[in-house]
Amino acid sequence: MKVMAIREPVNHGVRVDGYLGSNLESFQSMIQKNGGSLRKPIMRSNTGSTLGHSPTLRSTSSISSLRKSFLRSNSISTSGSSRSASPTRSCSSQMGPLGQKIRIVRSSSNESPSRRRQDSYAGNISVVIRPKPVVSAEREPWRIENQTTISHEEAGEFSFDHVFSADCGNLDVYERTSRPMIDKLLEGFNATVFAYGMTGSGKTFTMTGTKEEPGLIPLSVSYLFSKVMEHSGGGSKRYEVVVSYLEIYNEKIYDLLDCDIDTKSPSTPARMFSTNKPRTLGGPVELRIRDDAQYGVRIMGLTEKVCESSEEISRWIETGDKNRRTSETIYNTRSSRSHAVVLIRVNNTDLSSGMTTSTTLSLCDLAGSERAVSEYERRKEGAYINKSLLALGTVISKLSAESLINSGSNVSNLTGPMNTHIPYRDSKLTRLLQPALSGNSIITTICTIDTRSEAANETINTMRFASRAKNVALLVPKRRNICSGIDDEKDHLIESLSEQLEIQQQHVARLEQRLCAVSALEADGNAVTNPDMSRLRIENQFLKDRLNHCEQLLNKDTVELQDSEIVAILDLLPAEVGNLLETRLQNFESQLREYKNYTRQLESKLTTRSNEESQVAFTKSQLSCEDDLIQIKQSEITELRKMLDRKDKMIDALQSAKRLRQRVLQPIENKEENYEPKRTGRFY
Ligand SMILES: Nc1ncnc2c1ncn2[C@@H]1O[C@H](COP(=O)(O)OP(=O)(O)OP(=O)(O)O)[C@@H](O)[C@H]1O
Repeated sequence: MKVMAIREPVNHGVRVDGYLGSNLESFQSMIQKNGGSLRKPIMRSNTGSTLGHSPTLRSTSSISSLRKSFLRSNSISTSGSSRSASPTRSCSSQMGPLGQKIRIVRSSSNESPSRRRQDSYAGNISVVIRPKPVVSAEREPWRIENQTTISHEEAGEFSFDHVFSADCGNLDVYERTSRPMIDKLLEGFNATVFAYGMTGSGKTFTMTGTKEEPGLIPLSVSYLFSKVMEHSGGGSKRYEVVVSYLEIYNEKIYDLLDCDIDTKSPSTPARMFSTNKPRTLGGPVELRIRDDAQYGVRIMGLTEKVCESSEEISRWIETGDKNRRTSETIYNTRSSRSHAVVLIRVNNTDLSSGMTTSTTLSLCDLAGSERAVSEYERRKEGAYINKSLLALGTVISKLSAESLINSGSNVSNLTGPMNTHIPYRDSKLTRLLQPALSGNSIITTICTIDTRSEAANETINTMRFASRAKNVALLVPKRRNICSGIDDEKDHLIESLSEQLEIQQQHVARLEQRLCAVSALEADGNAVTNPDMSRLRIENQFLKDRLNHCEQLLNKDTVELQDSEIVAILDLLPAEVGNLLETRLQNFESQLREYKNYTRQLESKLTTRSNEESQVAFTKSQLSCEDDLIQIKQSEITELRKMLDRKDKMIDALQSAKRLRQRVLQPIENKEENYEPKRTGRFY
């Protein structure tokens, strides 16, 4: 086996001259060069894996208001009425992964300091075109105009972030696409690279490559580990790299690493699935995809392998590659019949604070679109592939349209979907890519094309897809620091409490609305049903009765006393009895005064209410008068209209009578005109 040298170029992390051995030797030498392996391997239990997207997924239904507000506060302003006012942002320009201008957006001062620290990446999906080299005497309809433009003799020009020449190598593609994404990954962003194109156009060649020409996945793994070594060199940080590998075959998700193999062994048998999981008869078990508050989506039960070195991760990926389903098609002797996704999660722990940031690199090799074929199994696979690619196309197209509208209306509305329904649930592929496409990952799309005229239609379709993808705007928040699992729990708790709070607030708002409606009804003169008023009336009556009774008593006593010459008796009575009577009398009088006052108050209240009632009644009667008036007027108008109608008819009748008269009179007049009196001599 030929081992090629690895050297550190000035501009690149790791450059591989020639090929990467079977990748292992090169990786090994690189690791040695960087100071040995990372740590002893830790095998993780299969607790479910995620596509590495931050908790700030805005279009997943299960995301709470808390997360939404967090996302908004991360400078994401939202379009339409549902979007809250965007906080002020400060932007600075930087060069993006593909050399394009991007904005680093800093949060406003009205956010908490921890949130303010979190920068966001604002930019579009990066799109590059990679034509497959063709050996053909035939004239090709496609022409690469320059590094960003490609044209078709009929379809016209298409511009992208980069258009590679057909003779470029995987290393060139990697340097422009995947490598800058890894830099972003280590800065704290999720990163997604996916290859899209018709069958046989070179997706797998680009992503996986060959022994002679390793693709983006092995090159990325190599670079990632070199950077991890570099970063952890100071001893202040610890990195953990975890790999998962899955495929979507016929709309079902399968784990490509769920097998009993010894990755240290050079010969890895394909599809030796482990027996410790329930599975369908004779085949691998289908994995379920679930919404996840923290990660957007989670693939339940997906194997996660903690890897110490790039060689170890490469072995796992090679194993997954062998497990991936391929078949021969017209265009490709080893066509991938599934979408394959390699997930590499980097857990970066700051040893001084104990805080961990988790970011994920998702490398996707999609199955290629193709025309219908005769073989049943291939046709069925093709139908699933086309369906999911169509779903991806629709999602991209909707996101693109929305981004264009947003960018047209307001720069700050650079946030992706809010108003439009994005049909992520139409396929497993779009479900899986949902968090990334919703703005939780920087995305680069490599569109591979076949420039031969026989593939023109498919290639034009790829170009259209690529053009739409290029328009999709992303605003990706940096991943938050988490402090072990406690923060997860806290997040969940806060989330559930926020949801509860939101429900309660909605409940209170509904009750308040009802209360307002009831008060409005009461104020609308509906006094008969006013319990307050009725109560006052009863109370008033009761007090009036008591007052009368007291007055009667007092008068009676007074009269009786006067009648029996009370003054004289009082003089005769002992002073104590006189005083007692006097006090009782005074008490009676003061009670009477109180009752009188209270009655006056009640009466004034009653008068006010009655006035209000009569006011309302008056308004009502006025309204009804007006209604009557309107009705009278309307009937008058109707009457007038009828009269007008009659008059019109009369005029018509008169006119026709006139015409008739004229017709009758005309011959007589004519006769009279022609009539010459006989001149006889008698008259002269
Ligand atoms: N840029 C390239 N340079 C050299 N060979 C290439 C290139 N692109 C593709 N090929 C060759 O073309 C053939 C088909 O490529 P590949 O399997 O990568 O296509 P694909 O797009 O993944 O197809 P499918 O969707 O059917 O899986 C392979 O033999 C591959 O080696």
